[in-house]
Amino acid sequence: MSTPPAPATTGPDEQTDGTGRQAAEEAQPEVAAPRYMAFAEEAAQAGWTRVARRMPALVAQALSLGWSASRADLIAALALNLAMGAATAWALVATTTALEELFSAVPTPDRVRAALPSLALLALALVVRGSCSVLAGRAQARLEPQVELAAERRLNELATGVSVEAFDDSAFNDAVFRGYARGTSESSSLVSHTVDVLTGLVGIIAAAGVLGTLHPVLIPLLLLAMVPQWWGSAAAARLRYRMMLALSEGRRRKWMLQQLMVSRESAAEVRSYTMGPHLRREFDTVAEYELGVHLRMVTRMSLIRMAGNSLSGLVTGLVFAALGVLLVQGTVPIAAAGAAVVAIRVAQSALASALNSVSMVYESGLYFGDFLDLEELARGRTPAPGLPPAPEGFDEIRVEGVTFSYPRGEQEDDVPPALRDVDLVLPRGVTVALVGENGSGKSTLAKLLSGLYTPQQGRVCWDGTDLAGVDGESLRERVAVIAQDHTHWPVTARRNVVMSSPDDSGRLERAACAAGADTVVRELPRRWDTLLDKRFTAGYEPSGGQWQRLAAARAFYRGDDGRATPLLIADEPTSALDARAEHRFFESVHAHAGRTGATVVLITHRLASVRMADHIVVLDKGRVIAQGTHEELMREGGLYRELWEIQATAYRGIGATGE
Ligand SMILES: Nc1ncnc2c1ncn2[C@@H]1O[C@H](COP(=O)(O)OP(=O)(O)OP(=O)(O)O)[C@@H](O)[C@H]1O
Repeated sequence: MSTPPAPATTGPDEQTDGTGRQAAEEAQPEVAAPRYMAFAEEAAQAGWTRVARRMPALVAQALSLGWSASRADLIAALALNLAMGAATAWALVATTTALEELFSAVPTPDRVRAALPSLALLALALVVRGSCSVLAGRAQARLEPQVELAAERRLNELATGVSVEAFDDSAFNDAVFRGYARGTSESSSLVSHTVDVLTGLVGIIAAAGVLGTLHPVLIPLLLLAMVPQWWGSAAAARLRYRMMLALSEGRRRKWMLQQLMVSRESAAEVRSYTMGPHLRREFDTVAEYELGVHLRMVTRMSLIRMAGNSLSGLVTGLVFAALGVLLVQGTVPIAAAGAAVVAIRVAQSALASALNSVSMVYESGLYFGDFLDLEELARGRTPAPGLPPAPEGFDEIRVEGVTFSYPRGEQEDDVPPALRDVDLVLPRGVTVALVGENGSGKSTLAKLLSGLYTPQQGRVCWDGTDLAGVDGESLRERVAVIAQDHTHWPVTARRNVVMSSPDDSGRLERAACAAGADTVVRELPRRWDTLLDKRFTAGYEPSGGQWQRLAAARAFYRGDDGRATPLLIADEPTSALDARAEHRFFESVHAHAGRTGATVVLITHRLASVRMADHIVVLDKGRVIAQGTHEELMREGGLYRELWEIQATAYRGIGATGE
């Protein structure tokens, strides 16, 4: 667990670099992630020039997102907002006309009568404006979830389409976190706030247009009245960015702590190691820091608003005084002055909402930028389409001069490759065991053989075909894998075995029997239809060994697809099995290989099981250091014999009675 961040005694502005980053790095080194905070720094530096520069691109992105999610709703939202602007202008013109009639030099009843048509038009304009506003709100409210869903779908497509290697890259994982955390939800906010900006602008243009037609001198007065509003909104927006920056790292930390407290996976260890109070304490420290920043910001925000409102009141008073002078001078008639008062109020409120929306568009744009970053990163990690399908099978697999490294972080240049200059030949129909100490590269080699990874140097070929040049999906369909870290799928037992293949009861029973999963399923309350996840009603939790049998059944099911899947890879398939189940499993593997003619690649630390393999490959620090049959390797001496003797001695030392 990390050292919690020290409770803040200063606001984000007062911290060393004004961003809170230095404080975060000192307080919680392992979660201080400069990459993650990069966007928040940008936000902190954001001035209106930067916002204005980015605005066209953001608006274009928002419109294209909205367009792809629902054209009809986007067009409706924009058209109705324009109609609202037109209705505003119409209402202002009707107000002016009504005022002209009301201030004309005729008896009062005549004035009122003359003003009635304009008042009726004003009422109609307000009704139209109100209806347009409601309908525009409806279109926007319909658009938002559709945009969010489109973004979520895109993200799911990206996440499942990238090569597995992407998940070993910290930059990609970071991008996935940020994309899922806020990128998708902010896509709808981006669209919605963009429409709000347009609404505000239309309102201002309507007011300015009407004022311009009344008298040109009213336009500068309108601009003057809007200055304090501009200042207040800009200052509030900057403050909000700073708060977002100061809190972003803490929020991520709080989220992680909450996951530890509520997730089923960590529930047992949280209790065994009495981590509850520690986690709560750390959560409180981060939360109090966050609360402190928040409360300070609320106060400062209120002060800014107060200053903005006072200034706005003063300037509005000045503008009205100037209007009075113009009235006295006879520059503007009284009706125009009255309409100008209404128009200035309309423009001020439209400006406030437009500016607020501009800052929201910018803020959403930053988060949506995370989504775009992820899209770009994923594009570079998605296998090229249109490659030819993998061969149906092979006479031999050749591994030629293969060197492979996992993606490395910034400070990991000196990490040695997981595999170095590996040369191997795996003929069809043989059982090959990979042996070696922890970290020697066995699983990595298995992943290269199954087409999950591609080597940086060298080739893995099925006969003459380099696997790097074939369609990955078609290749993986021809390989059955029992993974070392197999997934406990939270679905029914049947789906856990069948996975994405067609459901076939005969095939299911054969696979279950071969893996010893038949006895597991017999004990389940609803047999194959039992949900294997305790978090849901009627869910059942298999034991570690039972899960492993189901994982093995999964591979046998895949391998029994009628096309004779040519390769079965079993990585530590019996680590959780009892002795009887282990014995039965190896018999099944041999029977499966005999029946289908598949090549079996077996990884296990239990050398008694390795002995039965046709060929044994010994790995050490990513290199193949020996290979041959059990007898050959024993004669040769070396690591294999050493490991064998350690295990044999342990058994030999125990007599038949176990003493
Ligand atoms: N996803 C990964 N990202 C980065 N490095 C990895 C990854 N998986 C494995 N490694 C590294 O590659 C090396 C070989 O690991 P590998 O899992 O292939 O060993 P192994 O022989 O299967 O070990 P074990 O017997 O413990 O299962 C190790 O140094 C390991 O730290």
